[in-house]
Amino acid sequence: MDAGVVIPAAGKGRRMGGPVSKQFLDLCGVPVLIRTLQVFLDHPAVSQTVLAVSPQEVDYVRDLLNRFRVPAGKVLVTPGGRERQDSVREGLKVLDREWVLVHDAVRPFITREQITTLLQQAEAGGAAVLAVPVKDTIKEVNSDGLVDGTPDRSRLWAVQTPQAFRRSLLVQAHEEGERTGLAATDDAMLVEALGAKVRVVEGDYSNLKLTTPEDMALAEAIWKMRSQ
Ligand SMILES: Nc1ccn([C@@H]2O[C@H](COP(=O)(O)OP(=O)(O)OP(=O)(O)O)[C@@H](O)[C@H]2O)c(=O)n1
Ligand SMILES: C[C@](O)(CO)[C@H](O)COP(=O)(O)O
Repeated sequence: MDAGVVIPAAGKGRRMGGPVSKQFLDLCGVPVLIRTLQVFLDHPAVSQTVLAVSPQEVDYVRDLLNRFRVPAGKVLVTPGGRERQDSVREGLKVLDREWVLVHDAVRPFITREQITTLLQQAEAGGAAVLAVPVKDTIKEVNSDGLVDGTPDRSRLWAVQTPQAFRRSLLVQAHEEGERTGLAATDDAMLVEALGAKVRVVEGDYSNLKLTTPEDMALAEAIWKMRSQ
């Protein structure tokens, strides 16, 4: 299989806070973005890598790639957009492989094996996402802060990235989402809106999305645990 990956890395990290966008924060000596990127650069099935970054950070990212000896030409850097969905759409414009992975820059704990399994599942049905069963009870809460309902937890999964798709399906989903104004928090939501089936592949809880400050402490602990 010959795949490409779009890594949305144009966020501002508002929930993380601080002066540095979280994708550039140091994780045990290496920026989060570089750690995430390296897993895909080392994967035999991934032959094209696209980073969608904030327009103001394109030069900074290119310098970062040089400093961490990412071979010139191995990574395409393109300006992202206002929302994550827009950044992924911009990345798709410069990616031309038949199969596409979309992976958050701020999920540095993805593994080669998970990427391989996900691509195999996507190849079987057109779309696949990594996810884990939720551990907490989830409640629907109304604007008054009152519980509206408690969905059956056995049917609830916390979806992660990578998400893998046949490129033509994902492009169609993004085009339709843009046409209808669907604001999607993940790419699978756009594909579901087309009526396409999305396969869930069980990942693991360490595939953390670095979002709020305590996640950095968790990330250091996970990194150290894995390095033992
Ligand atoms: N306009 C945007 C917004 C987000 N992202 C990327 O999408 C991934 C997941 O988004 P999230 O964790 O929400 O990052 P931020 O938007 O930066 O966080 P926040 O919502 O706290 O500002 C991150 O790698 C982020 O850089 C992006 O490429 N373009
Ligand atoms: C795509 C995602 O990581 C799946 O869980 C998540 O929806 C991204 O949300 P964010 O608010 O853009 O971080």
